[in-house]
Amino acid sequence: MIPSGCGVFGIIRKETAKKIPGSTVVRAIERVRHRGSDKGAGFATFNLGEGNSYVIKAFVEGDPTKVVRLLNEHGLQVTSLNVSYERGNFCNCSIMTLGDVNRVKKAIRNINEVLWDDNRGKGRIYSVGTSVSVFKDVGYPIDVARKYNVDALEGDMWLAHTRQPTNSPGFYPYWSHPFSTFNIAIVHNGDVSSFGANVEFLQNRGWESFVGTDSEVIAFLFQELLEEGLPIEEAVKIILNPSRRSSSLPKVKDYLYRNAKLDGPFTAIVGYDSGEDIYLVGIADRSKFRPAIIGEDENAFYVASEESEIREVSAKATIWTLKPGSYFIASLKKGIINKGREEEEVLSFSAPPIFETHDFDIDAINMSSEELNLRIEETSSKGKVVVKNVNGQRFIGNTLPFKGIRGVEIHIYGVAGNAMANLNDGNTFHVHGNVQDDCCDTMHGGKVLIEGDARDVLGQTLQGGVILVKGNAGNRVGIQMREYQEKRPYLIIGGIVDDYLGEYMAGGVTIVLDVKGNNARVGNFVGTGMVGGRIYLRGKVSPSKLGLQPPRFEFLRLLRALALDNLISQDELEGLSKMEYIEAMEKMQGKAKEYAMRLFEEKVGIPTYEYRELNEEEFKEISGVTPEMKEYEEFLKEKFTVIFPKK
Ligand SMILES: NC(=O)CC[C@H](N)C(=O)O
Repeated sequence: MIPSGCGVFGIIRKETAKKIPGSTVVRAIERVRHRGSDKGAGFATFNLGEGNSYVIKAFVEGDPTKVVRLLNEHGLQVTSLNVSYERGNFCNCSIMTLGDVNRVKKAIRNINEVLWDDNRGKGRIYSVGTSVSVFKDVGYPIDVARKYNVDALEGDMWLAHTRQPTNSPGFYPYWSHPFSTFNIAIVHNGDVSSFGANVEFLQNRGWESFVGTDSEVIAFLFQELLEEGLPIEEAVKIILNPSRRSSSLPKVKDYLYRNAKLDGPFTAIVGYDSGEDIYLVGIADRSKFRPAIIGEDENAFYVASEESEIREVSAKATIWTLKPGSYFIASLKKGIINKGREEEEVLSFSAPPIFETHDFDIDAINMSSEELNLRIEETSSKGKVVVKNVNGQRFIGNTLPFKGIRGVEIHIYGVAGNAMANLNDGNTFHVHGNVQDDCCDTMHGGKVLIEGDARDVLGQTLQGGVILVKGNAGNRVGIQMREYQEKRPYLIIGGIVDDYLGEYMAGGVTIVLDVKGNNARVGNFVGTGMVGGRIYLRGKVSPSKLGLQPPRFEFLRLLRALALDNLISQDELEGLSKMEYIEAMEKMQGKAKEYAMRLFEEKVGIPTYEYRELNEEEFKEISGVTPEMKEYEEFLKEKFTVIFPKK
């Protein structure tokens, strides 16, 4: 239930800005301490064009001079060795070497193999570089930062990580993030389900040793593709493995690099120093199973797991999110290279939240989630509770239903953290800012009014009450909504939404108005598997977005096969090929339809739709949901794409 997982953070300065102090990065990642554990954390800093000797850092069990010997054997000159003993004979070494780039790269790979296989104790070189430096250990970010005095360091770019291990244990530091090879470092939240295929790809290219944390392969994959001479953006497109619907890769490349693609849930941040420039890359898996927030202010670009990390260090940053299967790239010299969304969409995100207010009951600055919830409970007898400076605190108001507390108005100024107003029953939440993931889940009644944006999985299994988001909402919004007898929930979005809106919906009403656009902008797979309820999208929305439709090329392939088998005529083939999938399916008959149904529709319900104005009853119902709907009345008079399950 706890939407946890690792916490990631990345920041790159703008060329005109000063270097970024480590203290900023430590504050940001500590904001999402709850996403990690004491099982590992780390930082990577990049400083373009710094130093002409390599600093090699290694964890070594046993005699540390064996690393020096191995380096010498590879023709690399060692100028200094620094050893700090950690526990028993496990040590952390820092070694200065001189040598040619290619020789260093090759040497590290070979040495890691030997160190990892040494039956006298394992060892791992975890950081190499002139400009990249990794600091990692077992512990929370703050512990690692203290140990290496990260606060006092500076960088052009930083990555940070707090780890909740899912893959390798967490009691040795070589399992912690960031993972780095030479001039690349990565941090990752998620699981690499494609690990086996990825390892095979790497083994074919001479990579033999892996520490066992799945995330490590992401660093190696990037290095391998970049070494082949692919431009960074090209490498990203391969590794990202977007769905075939949206992939822009040529077929040959797609096949050639099939084992270099990542699968599974992931948000990863990659730092790369090309020698001429440094790059910050954020990638999100095609189903967007992990959060990914992008930020920009006058000094820097940010990638983070939660908005709270960015707000901790930049209250006024412009913030947007990655779409499923998209990526963000910025570099020190070029600035933004890809925003991960079209400019118009980026612009549709809400302005920074309001954190301050004069009349307040609770100042939540630096308050834990537990304390904030206790204070809200205590203050609730006033009937109205105003909280300011909220930044990422979780589970806000979730204890109220258990205590039987109803009819309270809770005002939140700032960024409400994950899982606000879950199970709400009869209270009103008014957020003067944004809410993060998993808010209003299993709400039974009451009202939640959000002035800004909501992120992913808003209103899951919503079964009563009203949610009104004036800004945008994210991915998998309003999934599994339901209604029972006279209890009908309403979810109204003033802005845009991403994929899987209303997936497995069983009741209730969802409306997307996109007041800044011409037609409601929604992602793919709207109403997939829907069995009840209604979704209203303002304007004419392409029916290709409804349900889990087969990609176009697959449908056309089926039509051609049906024609070959004489189940449809040549004329029908031509006609049907020009239609949207939903229309074509409606037109088809007999055996042809039967085949198509079996192939594409029997497992996942694809809903149907009408394009029309609201009828009188609907208008009355929807405009009367809450007094705030007054603001939208003009929009409600327009035409809508109304989506409902097939009878
Ligand atoms: N919680 C996570 O995101 C885990 C990341 C990665 N699979 C690890 O074990 O380190």
